[in-house]
Amino acid sequence: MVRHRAGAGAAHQGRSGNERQIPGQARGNRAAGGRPCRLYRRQYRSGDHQPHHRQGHHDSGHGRRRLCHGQDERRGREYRGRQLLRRGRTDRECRWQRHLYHCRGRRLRRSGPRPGRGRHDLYRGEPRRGPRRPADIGHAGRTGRRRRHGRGNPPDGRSLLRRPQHDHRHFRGRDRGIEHDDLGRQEKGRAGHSAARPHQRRGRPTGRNLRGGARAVTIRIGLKWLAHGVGLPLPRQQTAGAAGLDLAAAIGPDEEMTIAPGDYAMVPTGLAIALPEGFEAQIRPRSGLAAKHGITVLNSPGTVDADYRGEVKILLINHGKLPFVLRRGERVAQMVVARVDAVELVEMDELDATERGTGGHGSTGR
Ligand SMILES: O=c1ccn([C@H]2C[C@H](O)[C@@H](COP(=O)(O)OP(=O)(O)OP(=O)(O)O)O2)c(=O)[nH]1
Repeated sequence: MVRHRAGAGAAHQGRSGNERQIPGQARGNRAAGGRPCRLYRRQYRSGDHQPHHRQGHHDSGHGRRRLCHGQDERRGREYRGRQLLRRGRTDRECRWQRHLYHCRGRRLRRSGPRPGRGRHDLYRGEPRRGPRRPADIGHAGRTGRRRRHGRGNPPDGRSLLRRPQHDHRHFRGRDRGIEHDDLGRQEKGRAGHSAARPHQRRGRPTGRNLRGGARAVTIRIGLKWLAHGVGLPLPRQQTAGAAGLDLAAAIGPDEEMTIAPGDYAMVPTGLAIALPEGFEAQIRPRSGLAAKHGITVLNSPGTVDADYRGEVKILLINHGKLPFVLRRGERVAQMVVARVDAVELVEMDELDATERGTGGHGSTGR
């Protein structure tokens, strides 16, 4: 069993024993209300805890302070997120703080510091001022990475920095007048993020976030299946960013439709739609069919008017060299819904002059 002797620790640090709070049996018992803390017993009495100089974390030469978790002063400054806990503390002090944390931490965290216990700045109830740091937000930044990998955390793996009274989310916007989003980030002063864009502030995929699959506006279109279309899949955009809804052939289940080379045919879709006023639906070819089989939409783009309530049909033509055989459910074209503005033609004697003028049909070259 390995135990630290109080006298040796004090000598290494060059301090008097009175100035330091040394974790010992008496201390632990008092802090835990008469019983030694379970964690304290497990870690420091069972023998599985080795002093750091025996773990090879750092040089424990004479006259040097033994710093907890192998941190030296320089690294302690670098990892400011753990500064309160580790920087400049010996392993004894750190052990004592961990002991306090585990034995009484919850009570102190709820009730604030005890009178006269100001030395343990870990337990002060004041929220920290100033901007949030990556360590407070989550697994981000250097400190966050270190926490994920478990380096420097207490032996039970918990991070001592995740304590309510130091968590800014509990105080955000109340006493500092700073707005935070759902992730606790400040709204002001973030490069490339304007506080005036609510869809970004809420972090939800809406209008401009195509990766989230949402569009700026969703147009609701009534759809009615005709008898021969029942059972076909609902036309849909195949990917989040796709423009067109694929339309399938509503041929009978046991039927085939063959379009000979150079021939064209009207392909039923088995559905009728009711577009809202101010919109049209364009029937466009699928580029895959065009590239592989020479199949395209003869009247591309076909126009479905907003007031049309008949079956949507697709006029396919076979520009390929082979007959094209169609079966039920095969996707043969795509429908793109587009806005149509009202147009009013104004007759006039002279049109305004432009650089192009009347030139057209190849006037600029081949
Ligand atoms: O590829 C198409 C093109 C049109 N239509 C339907 C919807 C459209 O509203 C209607 C009329 O189309 P369009 O106005 O292009 O044809 P038109 O030759 O001008 O016919 P109409 O005299 O009926 O307007 O036919 C289709 O189902 N598929």
